Amino acid sequence: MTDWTETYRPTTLSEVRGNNKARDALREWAETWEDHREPVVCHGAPGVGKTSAAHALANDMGWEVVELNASDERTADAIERYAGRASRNATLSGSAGGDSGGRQLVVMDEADNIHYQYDRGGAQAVTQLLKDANQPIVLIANEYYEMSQGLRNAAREIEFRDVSARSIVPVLRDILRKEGIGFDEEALERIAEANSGDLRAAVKDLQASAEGADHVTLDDVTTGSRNRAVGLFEFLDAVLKEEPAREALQTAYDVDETPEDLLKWVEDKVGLVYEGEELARAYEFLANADVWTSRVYATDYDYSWWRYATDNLAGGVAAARDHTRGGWTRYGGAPYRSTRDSTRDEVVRAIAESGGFSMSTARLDVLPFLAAMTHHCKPRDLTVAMAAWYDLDEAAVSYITGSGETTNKVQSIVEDAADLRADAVEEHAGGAFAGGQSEREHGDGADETDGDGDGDDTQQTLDADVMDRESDDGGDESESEADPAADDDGQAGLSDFM
Ligand SMILES: Nc1ncnc2c1ncn2[C@@H]1O[C@H](COP(=O)(O)OP(=O)(O)OP(=O)(O)O)[C@@H](O)[C@H]1O
Repeated sequence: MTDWTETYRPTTLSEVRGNNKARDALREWAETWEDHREPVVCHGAPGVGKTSAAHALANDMGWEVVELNASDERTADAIERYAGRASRNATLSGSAGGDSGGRQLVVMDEADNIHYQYDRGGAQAVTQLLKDANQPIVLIANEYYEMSQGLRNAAREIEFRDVSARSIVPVLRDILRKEGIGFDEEALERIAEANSGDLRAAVKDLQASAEGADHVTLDDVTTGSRNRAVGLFEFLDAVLKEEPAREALQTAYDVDETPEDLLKWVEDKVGLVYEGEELARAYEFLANADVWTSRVYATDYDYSWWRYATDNLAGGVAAARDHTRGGWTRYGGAPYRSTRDSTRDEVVRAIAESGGFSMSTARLDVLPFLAAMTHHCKPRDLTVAMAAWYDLDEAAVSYITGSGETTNKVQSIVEDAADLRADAVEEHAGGAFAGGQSEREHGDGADETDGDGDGDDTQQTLDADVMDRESDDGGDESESEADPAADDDGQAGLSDFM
C-alpha cells in the first residue's frame, strides 16, 4: 500500500490547506524573488505543510527542487554548490526559456539544526552565503528561535500555524473520494480532532483507519493510536525538564528519529540542563542506552533492542532529574558527536580505501590500532607518516590521536605530511612517505619493500616502524618542548599501548 502522505501531497499551492496566509506570502515571495533575492524561512510545528508548500510552489513556478538537509551536510559547502556563484552561471546559461525557466528552488530542511560550530567559516559564512545566494532558498524549521539571530535577520519569515481540525477534514474527505472509499463525516471529524494541528499525522491515521475498508465509520477510527509528531526540541524539553519518566518515554516514541539519534541529542544536551548528581545519574542511563543500541549491531540488526535504549535515554534520563524545570533553553544545533561521527566516517573510508579493507575492518581493527600507535601524536614521525599515507587533515589527525585539532602539534604534523606527499609525488617512488623515518633503524622486514613505486613500501615501512616501537619510543622530546599542548604526552610510549 502506498503512503498516502506522499501520494496526496498537494501539487500546486492552491491545494495547500490550512495555512492560507502563509501560502499567499510564500507565493508573493517567489513571484518577486528577482527583485529582493532574499531567502525565506518557513517555520512551524511538524506536519503542518511547510515542505509540501515549498514543493507545490516550485511546481507552480516551474522550478526544479534541490533538497538539502541542514544537519547532514556541511551547510556552507552545500549552499555554495547549489546557490553560490558557480551555480548561477550554470543555471543562467541554461535558462534561455523565460523568467522562471532553469531556476532551482533550494529547500533546506532542519534549518534550526544548522551546525555552525564545525562548518566552514561558521554562522557568519552561512548567513553571508544565504544573503548572496543566486537561487531562491526556502529554509524549513520547527523552532524559529533555535536559528541564529543573523540567520533570522537574513531571511524573510513565514510562520505556518497548526492546521485546525476544520481545515483537516476537507483534506481527508478529498483523499477518500480519490480512493473511492465511502465515509461517515463524524469519522473524519474524530481523526481531525485527535491530531490537532498535525495534518500529516491525520493523513496517516486516516490511512490506518481505512485500510481494507470500503466505508470508514466512527468504529474504524482508532483515536489516540498515535499522537501528533513531536519535534526534537519538544522531546528534549519533555525528557530534560518537564515530564515524568512514563510520559517522557511516550513522547520519545512520537519523535521521528531513531533511538541512536535521540541518544546523541540527549547526550549532547543534558549538560545544558542537569547538574551535579542528577547529571551523573543521567549519564548512567545514557551509557546503558549506548549498550543497547550497540547490541542491535552485535545481533545482526535485531532492532528489538532499541526498546531498551529508548527506555533508558528517555524514561531513565527523565527519572534521573531532581525536579521539573520551566523556562526556555537554547539547545543549539545538532549534537557534537554527529560531526565527530562524520570525521570518523571519513577517516574510516580513507583507511579502508588505501588499505583495501572493508569499512568494518577499518573501523573495528585498524582505527583503534592507529589510535593506540599515535596517541597524542607520539611518536611524531610515525604520526606524520600516517597522516601522509592516509592523506589526513587536521580534524582526522586530531580524531585519531586525541590531540586538539587546532594545536601547533597537529597542524605542523599535517604540514609535514603534505611535504612528504609532495616528495613522494616528485620522486614517483615508493618509500618516500617514510622520509620522516628514514633515519630510524628498521627492524626485520623493513627492507622487504618491493620498490615498485605504488606506495606499498610506505606501508611496509610503517609496519616495520611500528614493530620497532616496542623498544624505541623516546625520539620526540623536541616536539614536546615546542608544543605547550604536549604536557599530557609523557605517558605516550608505545609499549603502553601494546
Ligand atoms: N491539501 C494539503 N495541504 C497540505 N498538506 C497536505 C494536503 N493534503 C495532504 N497533505 C499532507 O500533509 C502532510 C504535510 O506534511 P509536510 O511534510 O508538508 O509538513 P511539514 O510542515 O513540512 O513537516 P516537517 O516539519 O515535519 O517537515 C503531507 O504529508 C501531505 O501529503
